[in-house]
Amino acid sequence: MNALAKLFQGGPKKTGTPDGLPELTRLPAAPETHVTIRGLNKQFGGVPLYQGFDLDIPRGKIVSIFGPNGCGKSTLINMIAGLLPVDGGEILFDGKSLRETVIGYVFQNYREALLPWLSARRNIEYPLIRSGMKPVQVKARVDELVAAFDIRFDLERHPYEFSGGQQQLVSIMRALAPRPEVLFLDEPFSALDYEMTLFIRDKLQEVQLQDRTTTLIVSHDLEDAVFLADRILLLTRRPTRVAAALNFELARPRGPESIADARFIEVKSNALEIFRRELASS
Ligand SMILES: Nc1ncnc2c1ncn2[C@@H]1O[C@H](COP(=O)(O)OP(=O)(O)OP(=O)(O)O)[C@@H](O)[C@H]1O
Repeated sequence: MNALAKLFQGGPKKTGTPDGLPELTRLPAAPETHVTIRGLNKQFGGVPLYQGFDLDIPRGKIVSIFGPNGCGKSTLINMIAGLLPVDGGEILFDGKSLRETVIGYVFQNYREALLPWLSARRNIEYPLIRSGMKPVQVKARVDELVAAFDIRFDLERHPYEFSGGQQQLVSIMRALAPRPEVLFLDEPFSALDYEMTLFIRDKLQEVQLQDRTTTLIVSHDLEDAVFLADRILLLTRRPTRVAAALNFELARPRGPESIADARFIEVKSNALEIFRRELASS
């Protein structure tokens, strides 16, 4: 089953108290934690990638994940999002399992992420219809997203008729449509031009400011990683650990001028130093 099919499998999500879940036995979660990861293990071909990995992801914040090539950034969010099985450990969302949690996922490769036989509007509606939402509510939610993202192109057209940036926008709107508790973005800007990246960054911030969705974003680009983040997680080489978690509290919305702000420059340079030290030590 491919990642897209996995994301939409299972129909309406269950809600209620989790049953049969093991109690957390390791570190207690920090206050305001939304996602708690304890004792995560993952290996590929017998080589460990994550070994007893613990992490607390704060509620309502944007957390960027940055680290050396191949350290397991995508693997981490794919395990949290349930697209990849874990070998061991526990991941809970406010104490609930993934099955009881609404998530949204934005793939790096938007061309394979959208369903090509559906119009853009139908793509955005897809998770809402699968969750059993009534047509009138589905329309209202899509109209709300169209307004929030200031969409001026015709959503009745099919994805292949759009530019890459427009397709990625549709993909983000689809991920946000069911009002996810946690939003995952894997390198969402890597295939976009700079103008589109700026536009999507702005809109994502506006929507996140309003909805306060816990957001995890994987980035290859340190400037991107810092720009959007409330917290930057710097990962080590494998077996992967968190080398440092840097908070970045610059007010939002952040615009192009934020890149020249002394606090931005300081956090970026701290992150770079930790990253370089990490590379040198391995
Ligand atoms: N399905 C798989 N089978 C075997 N090895 C895998 C698989 N998926 C990932 N890996 C390996 O696990 C490691 C981590 O991969 P992952 O894509 O998560 O890293 P990343 O930090 O996101 O990489 P990049 O910076 O290149 O995007 C890599 O060495 C990769 O080759």
